[in-house]
Amino acid sequence: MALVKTIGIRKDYRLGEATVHALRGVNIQIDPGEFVAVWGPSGSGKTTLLNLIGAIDEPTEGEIFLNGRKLNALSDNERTEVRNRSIGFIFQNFNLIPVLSALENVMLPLQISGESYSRAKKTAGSRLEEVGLSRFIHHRPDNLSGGQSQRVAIARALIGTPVLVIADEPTANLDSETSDKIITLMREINQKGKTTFIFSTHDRRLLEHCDRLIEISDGRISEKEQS
Ligand SMILES: Nc1ncnc2c1ncn2[C@@H]1O[C@H](COP(=O)(O)OP(=O)(O)OP(=O)(O)O)[C@@H](O)[C@H]1O
Repeated sequence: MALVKTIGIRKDYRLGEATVHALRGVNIQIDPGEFVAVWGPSGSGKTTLLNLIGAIDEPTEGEIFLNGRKLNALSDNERTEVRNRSIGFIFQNFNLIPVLSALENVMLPLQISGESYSRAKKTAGSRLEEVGLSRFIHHRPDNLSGGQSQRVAIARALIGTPVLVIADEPTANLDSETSDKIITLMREINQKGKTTFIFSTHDRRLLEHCDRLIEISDGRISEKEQS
């Protein structure tokens, strides 16, 4: 069964008197364990698509299934639960909490879902070790480089053992060498744990790392298999 399936999704935004057609009938399917890039120019609909798959927003039309469960049919509370239990998010601005250490940032989702302090600390420590940051667990975000901050965000995204990680332009604020390292790290995690990743980018160089490319242009997609 597909992990993600969208059927004819359309998303319109109202902008004053105008309507922006951000997605114009998108059908995609992503299987468990895939490492998929969504590539397209600025304004093509990448963030809109990822927000719909991540149950952050709802489509104007069409259906979205995650693990066979129809997201449109869920209440707000149920959608929040799906997000918390099944999906890890990585953002271009890292979205770390500045007053918390790396360790505390990674622990937070577990603590919110009721895990004890000591278990959350242990799990977060292991995740930070996996992303190569054992020596930096007590650093706050303003004492970390961009690449290190994104590693913390990756550790945080993985903390609840999600089935799907959604990364919206995870390398947009990183130099090209660091971008390569971040995508390589995500790829290693994908291959080791079979976690499914979808990441968006407008950087063509990063496409060589993915299994499959979903190309989006003006709210429509044309898929291209990577060799
Ligand atoms: N909240 C909103 N209200 C109105 N229009 C929006 C909103 N969000 C996105 N749009 C518009 O929808 C279209 C798709 O935007 P989206 O952010 O999904 O594209 P993107 O490919 O992620 O772009 P970028 O690479 O610049 O982030 C654009 O025309 C954008 O201006």
